[in-house]
Amino acid sequence: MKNFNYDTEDLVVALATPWAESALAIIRTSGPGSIEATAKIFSDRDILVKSEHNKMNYGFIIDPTSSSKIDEVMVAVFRAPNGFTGQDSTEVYCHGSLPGIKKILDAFKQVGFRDASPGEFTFRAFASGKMDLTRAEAVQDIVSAKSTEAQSMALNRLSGGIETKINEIKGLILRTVSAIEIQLDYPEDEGGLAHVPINDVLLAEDMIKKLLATYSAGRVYKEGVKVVLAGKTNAGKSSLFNLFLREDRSIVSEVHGTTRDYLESWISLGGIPIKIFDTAGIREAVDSVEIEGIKRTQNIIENADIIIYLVDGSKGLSEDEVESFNMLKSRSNFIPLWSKIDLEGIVPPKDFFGISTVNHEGFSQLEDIIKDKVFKGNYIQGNDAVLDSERQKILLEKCLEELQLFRNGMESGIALDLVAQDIKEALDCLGEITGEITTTDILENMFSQFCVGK
Ligand SMILES: Nc1nc2c(c(=O)[nH]1)N(C=O)[C@@H](CNc1ccc(C(=O)N[C@@H](CCC(=O)O)C(=O)O)cc1)CN2
Ligand SMILES: Nc1nc2c(ncn2[C@@H]2O[C@H](COP(=O)(O)OP(=O)(O)OP(=O)(O)O)[C@@H](O)[C@H]2O)c(=O)[nH]1
Ligand SMILES: [Mg+2]
Repeated sequence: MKNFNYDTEDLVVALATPWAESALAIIRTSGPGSIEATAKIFSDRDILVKSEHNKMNYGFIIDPTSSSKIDEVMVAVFRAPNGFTGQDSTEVYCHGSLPGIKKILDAFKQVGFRDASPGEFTFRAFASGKMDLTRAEAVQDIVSAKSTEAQSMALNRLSGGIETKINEIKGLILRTVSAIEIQLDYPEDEGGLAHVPINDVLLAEDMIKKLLATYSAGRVYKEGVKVVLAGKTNAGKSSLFNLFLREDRSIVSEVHGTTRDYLESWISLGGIPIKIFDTAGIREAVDSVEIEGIKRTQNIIENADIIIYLVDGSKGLSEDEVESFNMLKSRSNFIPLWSKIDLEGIVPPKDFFGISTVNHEGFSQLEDIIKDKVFKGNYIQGNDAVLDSERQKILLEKCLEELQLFRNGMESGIALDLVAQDIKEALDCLGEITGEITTTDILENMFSQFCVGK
C-alpha cells in the first residue's frame, strides 16, 4: 500500500499476464514517451515511432547493451489521448517463457522504465480522465470475476452503469441545491421555500435505496454462499451432495456413519457460486475419529449461509434429534428436507420439502428455495447496474442519511443556510464515489488491491 506511486509522468512497465509459462505473454508500458522508449529496444525503431494508434508491429526485442535479439514479438502502439491509459503506451506480445519475459523486462528497465505498482495502469486511466472511480473499481472486478454473471455485472459497471446512475442522482440533488442558492441570494423572491424542489430529493433517495438493494444480491454472485448438508447418519446427505455435483464424489452406503470427515466443492446454481459441504451424520458417536467429524459438522453448520437439514423419510424425525432440529428450525437460513420420497408411502409432513436422489423429485424446487433464501427478495433485474463496492455502498448510505437530514431540516423550518450544508454533504458523497473528490487514502486503498499490470 505504501508503495503506491502517484507519478503519472514517468515510464512504467509490467507483465500483464501471469508469471507462468504460457503460449504468449503480454508486457505493457505506459507514460509520455513510452513509444519512443520502447522503440529503443525494438529491431526497427522507425516502425514503432511512426506506428499509428491501435496498430500491431512485427519485429524483435533487442538487448540494448549487447544488441542481440531477445525474442521475436508483436508490439502494439497506443497514442495519447486514446487507448486504455490515455497516455502513450505499448504492449509487447512475446513468447510466454519466464526467462524470455525476464530478459524483456530487464531491457525495458535499461531504457528508463520502472516496475508499475498494482493498479497503476488503471490509476493512470483515471488520472487522465478516461474513467471515473466506479469504472476503475470495475476493472479489477472484471479481472477477478468468478462466474459468468459476476463478469457480466462487472462489464456493466465498466461501461458506466453505476456512473450513469450516480450522475442521475447528482442531477436531481443539484437542481435542489441551485434552487436553495437562489433562495439564499435573493430571499425576497416570490414563492420562497416552495421553489425548493424537495420532490427531487425524494426521487434521489428512492434511486439510492434501489441501488443499495442491489449490493447484497451482487455480493452473492461475487463471493458465493456456503451451503451445508446436515442431518443424522444415513439420511441421504452424500447422495444429495453427489446430485448437486452431478458426480459420484462422496461415498454413499447404507452403513450409518459412512461420511466421517466433511467434503466440500464449488458448484454453480444459476450463476451463484455455491460452496457445498457434505458432512458427517450426526449421531451418538463412539470412536474418536467420528467424534471429531461431528465436531467439524457443527462448526460448518454455524458458519453456513444456508443449512439444508435432511431427515430420513423412511425413518422420520428421531427422538434424539428433535431438540437440535427445533433449535435450527427457527433460523431463517434453514431448509428442512424429507428424504427418500421415492419409497412407497413416504409423504413429507408439513413444513418439510420432499426430496428423492433416486428419481430427482423435488430437486429443482430445492434449487429455487436455495435461491430465494440467498437473495432474501432482493433479486436483480435484467440489466440493472449492480453495486459491488463496499466503498461505494458506505458513501451511498451516508448520502442517503444527509438527504434525510436535509429533508427533516426543511420540514421543521431550520434556517436554509444550515440545511443547505446537509444537502451539500450529500453531494460530496456522490463526488467521492465517482472520484471528483478523492484523497490519497482512498486511491491507495483502492488501487493497491489491483493486480500488477492492471
Ligand atoms: N491488448 C489489450 N487488450 C485489452 C486491454 C488492453 O489494455 N490491451 N484492456 C485493458 O484493460 C481491455 C480493453 N480496454 C480498453 C479500453 C479503452 C480502449 C481505447 O482505446 N479506447 C479508445 C477508444 C476506442 C474506440 O472507440 O475505438 C479511447 O478511449 O480513446 C482500449 C481498450 C481488455 N483488452
Ligand atoms: N430410496 C432412496 N434411497 C436413498 C435416497 N438417498 C439416499 N438413499 C440411500 O440411503 C443410504 C444412505 O445414503 P447416504 O447418502 O450415504 O447418507 P448420508 O446421510 O450421507 O449418511 P452418513 O454419511 O452415514 O451420515 C444409501 O443406501 C442410499 O442409497 C433416496 O432419495 N431414495
Ligand atoms: Mg454421507
